[in-house]
Amino acid sequence: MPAVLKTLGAKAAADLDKDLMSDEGGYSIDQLMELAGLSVSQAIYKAHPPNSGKRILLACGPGNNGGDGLVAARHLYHLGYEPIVYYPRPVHKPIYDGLVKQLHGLHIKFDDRENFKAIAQDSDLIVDALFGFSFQPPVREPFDKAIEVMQSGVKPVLAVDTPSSWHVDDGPQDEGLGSKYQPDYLISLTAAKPNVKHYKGKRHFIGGRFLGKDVADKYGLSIPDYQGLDQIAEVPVDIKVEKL
Ligand SMILES: NC(=O)C1=CN([C@@H]2O[C@H](COP(=O)(O)OP(=O)(O)OC[C@H]3O[C@@H](n4cnc5c(N)ncnc54)[C@H](O)[C@@H]3O)[C@@H](O)[C@H]2O)[C@H](O)CC1
Ligand SMILES: [K+]
Repeated sequence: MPAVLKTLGAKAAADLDKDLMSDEGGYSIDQLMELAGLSVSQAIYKAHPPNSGKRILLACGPGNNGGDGLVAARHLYHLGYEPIVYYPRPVHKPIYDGLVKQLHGLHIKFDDRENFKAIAQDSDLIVDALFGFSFQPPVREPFDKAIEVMQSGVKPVLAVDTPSSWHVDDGPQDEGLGSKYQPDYLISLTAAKPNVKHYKGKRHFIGGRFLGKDVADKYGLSIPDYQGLDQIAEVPVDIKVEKL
């Protein structure tokens, strides 16, 4: 891993996804989401192996970050975990409906009780898949309760792509909801986001072992040194951060 971590702001990250899904890029959103969710499941396996507690609460938001969480829930089941899905605002598009059906087919538990704290207390790890790089503050209900609970430190948290409620470039708000939110683990998808400079957690992973050199070069990214069968690579948490 190079000595400097290059990051992509919200617009650049969205542009990169658009390039991948262009006629020339040839990817579909389903494929990218599948790869993202698979990476998330591997980061969980590394940071919180099944013998640390199998009950993984996946807090899924209404966009593609939530979709990554739904995909991860399926992979976690097959890795021997007991996923529990909190998905209080399902969006009825074929991609999300299909992912939900796949989880029902595995009898994975959904728990959308208003009392997110009670749901969290029954879990060993919370996965923050509420919002990714398209988040616009402030957080609307019912997701505000989930942010409060994740911020309280009641259970360890792994954030998907970016800690939800943080500004993608600037990080946490100075005060109010989410200002003290610090997940224990983070997996950045394809590239870290600039707000990673505010991340003070224990471990940071990058997922995206499908990105080719041409696209990486276009966005000034370095391809991490992936090992073995891993879809993810670990980045030192004290690495110097550079916005492209
Ligand atoms: N490159 C990759 O590897 C891939 C990453 N993916 C993931 O997709 C997200 C970005 O997804 P997007 O659908 O653009 O948006 P978000 O999930 O970030 O959230 C938008 C969603 O949330 C709603 N919303 C926005 N602000 C608020 C708010 N303040 N309160 C409540 N709701 C809000 C908005 O209406 C939308 O519905 C990226 O970070 C990755 O995690 C993809 O899987 C593709 C591959
Ligand atoms: K998130």
